[in-house]
Amino acid sequence: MADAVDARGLVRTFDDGTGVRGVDIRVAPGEIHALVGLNGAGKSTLMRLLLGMLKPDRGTVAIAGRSLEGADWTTVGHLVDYPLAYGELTCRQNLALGARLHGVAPAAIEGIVDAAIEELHLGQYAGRRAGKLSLGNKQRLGLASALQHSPRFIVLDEPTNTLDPAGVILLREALLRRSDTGAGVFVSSHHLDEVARVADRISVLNAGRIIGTLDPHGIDIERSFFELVHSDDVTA
Ligand SMILES: Nc1ncnc2c1ncn2[C@@H]1O[C@H](COP(=O)(O)OP(=O)(O)OP(=O)(O)O)[C@@H](O)[C@H]1O
Repeated sequence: MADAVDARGLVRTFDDGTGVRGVDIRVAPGEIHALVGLNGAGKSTLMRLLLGMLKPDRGTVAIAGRSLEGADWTTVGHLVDYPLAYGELTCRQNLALGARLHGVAPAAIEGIVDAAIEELHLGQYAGRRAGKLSLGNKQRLGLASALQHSPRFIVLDEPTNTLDPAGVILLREALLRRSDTGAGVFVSSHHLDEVARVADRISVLNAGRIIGTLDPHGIDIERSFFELVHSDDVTA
């Protein structure tokens, strides 16, 4: 089976010289692959390149074996930058719209939306306008929308931002459920302990390059992270 994503030689630099500077990334079906790095390392840029939100200067991206132009976007779920929700629509209406945009058959939408509301514990907010939600609940809504259509490739940029501890656990369980059924997950985070709980593989991005991996079962993952980054900075 083709990788959920297979990106090779990705380069995208900005005027100030920062960006992504030659990255290979693969996410296998059923794998949770985490990306960690300091602020400005290029994590969001890499995720945007994988999703075709940004054009690379060089390199290729294949989703489930198909180029970005030919990819089946109904099988992709993502939350990058900020949760996309229409403030005037309720949670339920936003989710129904998201499901439609992801190609869910009309007859299946109500059931899928109910399940998404249940999974992210959004029940008491289902009828509330998205514009009136707290930041954390808006994030839950964005995650529900990214995950509800059972995508085979999931990209989440710092998804635990603004989530409370209960939301972090709900997200963890949701991602493990998706990977158990064969979805490939690519997720960035600053929370090394949280990442270590779910990830099969952790890649470290520094100054736009992958400089190594961390063992999710390692004893002092934070220390290993800083050692890797420091030695890369010194070499550079
Ligand atoms: N559209 C853009 N135009 C110019 N520079 C950009 C653009 N997008 C990102 N950058 C720059 O690229 C670098 C990497 O940014 P990016 O947002 O990818 O980092 P990050 O690892 O996601 O950081 P953080 O952890 O703070 O979210 C930064 O120096 C940023 O200013």
